[in-house]
Amino acid sequence: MDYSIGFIGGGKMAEAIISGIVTSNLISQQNVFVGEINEARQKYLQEVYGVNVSSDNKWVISQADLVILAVKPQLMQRVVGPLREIFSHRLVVSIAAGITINKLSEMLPDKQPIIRVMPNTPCLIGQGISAMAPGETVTEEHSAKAKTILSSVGQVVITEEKYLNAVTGLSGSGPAYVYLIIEALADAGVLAGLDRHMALQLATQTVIGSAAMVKETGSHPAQLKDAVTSPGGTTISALYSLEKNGVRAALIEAVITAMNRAAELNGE
Ligand SMILES: NC(=O)C1=CN([C@@H]2O[C@H](COP(=O)(O)OP(=O)(O)OC[C@H]3O[C@@H](n4cnc5c(N)ncnc54)[C@H](O)[C@@H]3O)[C@@H](O)[C@H]2O)C=CC1
Ligand SMILES: O=C(O)[C@@H]1CCC=N1
Repeated sequence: MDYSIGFIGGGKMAEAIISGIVTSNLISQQNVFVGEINEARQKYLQEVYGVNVSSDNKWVISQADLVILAVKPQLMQRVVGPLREIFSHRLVVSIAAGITINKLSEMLPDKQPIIRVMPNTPCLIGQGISAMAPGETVTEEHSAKAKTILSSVGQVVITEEKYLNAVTGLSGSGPAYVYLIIEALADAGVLAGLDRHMALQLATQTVIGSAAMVKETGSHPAQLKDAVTSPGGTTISALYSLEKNGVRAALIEAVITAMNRAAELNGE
């Protein structure tokens, strides 16, 4: 692609996107500019991805056609406020949890095109999923550009902004829930006498294989679950234990709690 991209904040989520776009050759390294204040982080991003890194956010924006805001939500106002005049016509993409397009518009010049996106860290290996919600002054061309970038690091869904906090609770934070489940499954294997390495391999591939079954067969998860569950067998006794311990409700509550927390972040 013949355009340049800037990141304000070069942390974990920015890295996941940078890695994806550089690996997929969508945008060459010399056209990626990262504004980052932490020196160790600057060095790391330069060495690992060969991108341009600077502590001067104004310079980064001036070099970019499209700017991704990737600092913590709580810092957004403080970081973006002083950069207000530099953005000019550029498309601004915010990946911050909770911060609304309305709130971002107050920080930016009038009619600034803004797209709010919720990605997740598997973008690092091209297996992410991002939901994007375009603001009012965003053109078809802007949306297409953002979608191309996000598609280079995983799947993309387009939705209304009112759903982005729900997306945050589900797929934005979701990888952490899955890692917790993988870790717990492996711990159970270790408790039952398996060695750690093998237990982790069994747990990880079980999650990968099961997710791929849902995706590739198109069957409802309940139908796939039933196929594992023999009458009077092992699985049904485990499922009974999971239901007794409220795992289903715990996961539902986790997503809703994260969604509500995203809404709170807009006011902090
Ligand atoms: N980590 C995740 O899984 C996801 C994070 N997000 C969003 O991405 C954003 C970044 O999150 P993470 O990457 O996890 O956080 P992080 O803490 O790893 O990255 C933020 C980076 O911004 C840098 N920074 C702070 N002040 C700065 C300034 N004035 N100028 C330039 N750089 C500055 C920090 O040094 C840090 O490297 C957040 O708004 C978060 O809500 C969205 C989806 C998933
Ligand atoms: O924990 C957070 O606030 C960020 C947003 C989604 C995933 N990580």
